[in-house]
Amino acid sequence: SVLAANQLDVIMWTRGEDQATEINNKHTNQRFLPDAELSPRIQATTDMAKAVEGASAVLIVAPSSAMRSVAHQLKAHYKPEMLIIHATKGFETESLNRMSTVISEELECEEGRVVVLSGPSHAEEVVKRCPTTVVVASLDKASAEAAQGLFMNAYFRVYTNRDMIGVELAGAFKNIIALGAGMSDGLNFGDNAKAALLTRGLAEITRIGVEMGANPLTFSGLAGIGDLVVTATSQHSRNWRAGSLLGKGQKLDDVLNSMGMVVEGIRTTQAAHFISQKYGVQMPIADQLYHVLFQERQPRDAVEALMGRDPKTEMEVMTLETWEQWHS
Ligand SMILES: NC(=O)C1=CN([C@@H]2O[C@H](COP(=O)(O)OP(=O)(O)OC[C@H]3O[C@@H](n4cnc5c(N)ncnc54)[C@H](O)[C@@H]3O)[C@@H](O)[C@H]2O)C=CC1
Ligand SMILES: O=C(CO)COP(=O)(O)O
Repeated sequence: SVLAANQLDVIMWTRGEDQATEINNKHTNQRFLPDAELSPRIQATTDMAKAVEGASAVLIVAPSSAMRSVAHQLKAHYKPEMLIIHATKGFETESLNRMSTVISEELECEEGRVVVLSGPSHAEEVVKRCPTTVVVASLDKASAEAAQGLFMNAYFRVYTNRDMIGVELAGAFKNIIALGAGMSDGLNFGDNAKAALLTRGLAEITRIGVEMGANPLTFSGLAGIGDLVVTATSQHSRNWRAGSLLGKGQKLDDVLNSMGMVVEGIRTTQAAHFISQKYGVQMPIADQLYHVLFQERQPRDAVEALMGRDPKTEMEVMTLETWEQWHS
């Protein structure tokens, strides 16, 4: 919708013929974005070749679980001059790879050809042209600036960031904390508990992010605290909603069936469990969520375990100076 508002012709690839017909004829997408009016500049097709033929830019926003298969299908139509942008927030759970790695592997292109777009941006509000700010990051400055030029407009402000790793990691990991915040709300634990989860959650995802090569400051930016706040507090957030239902005592399968849309934080919690072991970095909140989601621990017991941890100092995160030394 943002690209169409910028007078660009947009062709969406969908898997369902009915969905393509609805978008083309009624300019709506009731199943995924109810009540939104889409621009007639947005056309849809189930034929990926038609969707990307002659495209100067391709935006991939498949759920993380489908990213490899979608990128694999794109390979047959990919041209090196295409700008590849993705807005998916998650990991490949088998390899623990970031999305840009999965895409570049499948397209057999340099990771620098890929741009990530992230930040606090629920689709329900963007489509209504509510003021929104996001960040685009790439290893290649010119690619990030090209993406910025495509999306930027009066209601959609786009910043660039050099730290692609940090932007991807922050966007993925914040969903775990948003799930936890929802769970806390579902348990009626109040505002103190939620503030604690967001703050210590940010410390936790920054700690692992830095170990994986991210700039700690990225976690204070739009992809970090910005997206964490929106995902942990917005009525639109699927991760918050799923967490809240779990906190109220619903079973994971029932929650997922009732959502009907992807809840990335579930798979990301699973990935974080292995990432934390791989890097030898403690992720206490993610670890407790892992037990609740996959090992039937009661949410109340998880909170008790978090509150009963050994006494700690608050600031353990690497400083920007150390990060720069480490990367030089
Ligand atoms: N909805 C939002 O406001 C935002 C979503 N995101 C991210 O975008 C990604 C996608 O989320 P949504 O579009 O919201 O999810 P959704 O559940 O609303 O839609 C997912 C879409 O992917 C399609 N899909 C599912 N499996 C597929 C497969 N195997 N192959 C091809 N297509 C498949 C579905 O048919 C559907 O059209 C997630 O990583 C999410 O974190 C990022 C920013 C905002
Ligand atoms: O990342 C998002 C908004 O920026 C979407 O969050 P949810 O998947 O929780 O709705």
